[in-house]
Amino acid sequence: MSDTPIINIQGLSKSFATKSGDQLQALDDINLSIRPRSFTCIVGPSGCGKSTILRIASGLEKASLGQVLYKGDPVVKPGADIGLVFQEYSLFPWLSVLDNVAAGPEFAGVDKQTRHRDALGFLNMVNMAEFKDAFPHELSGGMRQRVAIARALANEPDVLFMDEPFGALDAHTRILLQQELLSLWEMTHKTVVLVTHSVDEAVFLADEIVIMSARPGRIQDVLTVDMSRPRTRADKAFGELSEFLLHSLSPDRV
Ligand SMILES: Nc1ncnc2c1ncn2[C@@H]1O[C@H](COP(=O)(O)OP(=O)(O)OP(=O)(O)O)[C@@H](O)[C@H]1O
Repeated sequence: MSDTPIINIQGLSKSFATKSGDQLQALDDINLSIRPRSFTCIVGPSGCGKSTILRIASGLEKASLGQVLYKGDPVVKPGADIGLVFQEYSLFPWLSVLDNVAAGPEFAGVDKQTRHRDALGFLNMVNMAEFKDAFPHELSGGMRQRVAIARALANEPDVLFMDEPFGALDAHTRILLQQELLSLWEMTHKTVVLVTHSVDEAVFLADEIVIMSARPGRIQDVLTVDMSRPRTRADKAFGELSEFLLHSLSPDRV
């Protein structure tokens, strides 16, 4: 894997104005390098700014201080290089599954035949091709999230930002989708940055785990996960790393 970062977060701080006129500091001096094709998970207590990092790094939100570089250039607005998958299935309810996946390419001017053919290919990758004519309300949560992933991939991004993508799913579906995501990642060579509340999910998925501390969000630690894949939850090393992370995230730690 190349060591030249694809994403470089430099001195990133973010404050929001509150209704009472005060400033709420969400992020304080975040510095982070993401290697191409790596799988990074960000964990931390609720409200520590995990989503805000993804929103700024994808150009949806502005930094108060510092910057995010994508392949050396500052990110200033959302672009096709970075695909987004959020917890709430952001599908268009009025479009079929196929047209949802083809929506980005349609916006980019790709002709109907090509975008439908490509969309079907991405639906195949997430095992959803047979539901191509269904509408979002006809799908389970896990199925909708598979479509959301296919839709993000259809824009052919280099990077996928995923914000609690499996947070709303039952435990069994969640584990299934984690395995599918890993296969996709191995197949497509995307760089993935995934925010999760789940220590177990981070240990199962990540090459690197970024541990954040409570607001204002700071990076407390970055761990390299030195376990081969596929990882088994019953392994001693899996349990030990999970324990370590839980301890690191414990509010009574300090
Ligand atoms: N647009 C906004 N306006 C005002 N405050 C905001 C805004 N977006 C986020 N915040 C605040 O910034 C802090 C960080 O929010 P963020 O959603 O990034 O945290 P998080 O770590 O992703 O939380 P969670 O794990 O609960 O999803 C929170 O205190 C939140 O209330």
